[in-house]
Amino acid sequence: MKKQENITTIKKDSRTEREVIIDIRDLYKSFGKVRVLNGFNLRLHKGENLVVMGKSGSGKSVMIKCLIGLIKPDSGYISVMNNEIKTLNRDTLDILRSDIGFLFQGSALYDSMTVRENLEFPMRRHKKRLGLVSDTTPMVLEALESVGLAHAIDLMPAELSGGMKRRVALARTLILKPKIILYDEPTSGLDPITSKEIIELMLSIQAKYGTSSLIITHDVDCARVISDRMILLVDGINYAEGTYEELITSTDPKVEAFFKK
Ligand SMILES: Nc1ncnc2c1ncn2[C@@H]1O[C@H](COP(=O)(O)OP(=O)(O)OP(=O)(O)O)[C@@H](O)[C@H]1O
Repeated sequence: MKKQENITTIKKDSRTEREVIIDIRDLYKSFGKVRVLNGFNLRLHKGENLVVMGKSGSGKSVMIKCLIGLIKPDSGYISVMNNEIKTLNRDTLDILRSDIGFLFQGSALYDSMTVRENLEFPMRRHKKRLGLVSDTTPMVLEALESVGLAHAIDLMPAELSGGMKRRVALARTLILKPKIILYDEPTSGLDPITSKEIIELMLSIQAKYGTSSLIITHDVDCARVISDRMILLVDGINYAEGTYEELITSTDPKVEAFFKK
């Protein structure tokens, strides 16, 4: 079978001349009387690690769900690789989603499947994109090697530590060679050393695959190491934007509040 044509096209940011991968403009979303997003804007450029921080309940997950078409915003413009989300039918949205890797807090492995079977799972779901794959082993091994776990291919999830499980989940997102990776709290629940390993892995994956990443985190150390740029989501808007250094030296009380230990 011929590999499915890529539906993506890229446009340039007129201000910076950098390729825009995700473009969110004037996003509004309320639930009943609660206004969560109140004109939120975000641009993710090619190859960039963009961190979004916001306190609990500020709307980070709602923003991501709008981005991938799981929640309908009240208004606003969202495009991913120049495809406006609200104009896509289900099939096209599905193809686009296969270009996006997800590492979410709840992205658990299937306990009854081996590591290999866990990695093969998305390959079955996205057969059209991959074309005919007669032997999955090289792809599974390549993804596992990228996270340093080729030796764990035949283990069951119960035999893995928390950090190893997170790495296998990351390998599972890599198997489809995504152009974008969305990370939701990639280091939550991990000890500082394992968190550091995951952050280093995220950096090495970006270098190897050239992915663009949107990272939601409360972990200031993670933000410091991983971010090229940061957005602070406060009161439903992109309240502050800049590099880690720019934000950490800000004297704005709402910005300072994020960095207080
Ligand atoms: N489906 C829904 N129906 C009603 N309210 C919702 C729904 N989804 C989210 N909300 C509300 O929207 C607000 C933002 O929630 P969201 O999950 O985006 O926060 P968050 O910034 O991701 O928080 P956390 O850091 O704790 O994960 C919350 O007040 C939440 O209760």
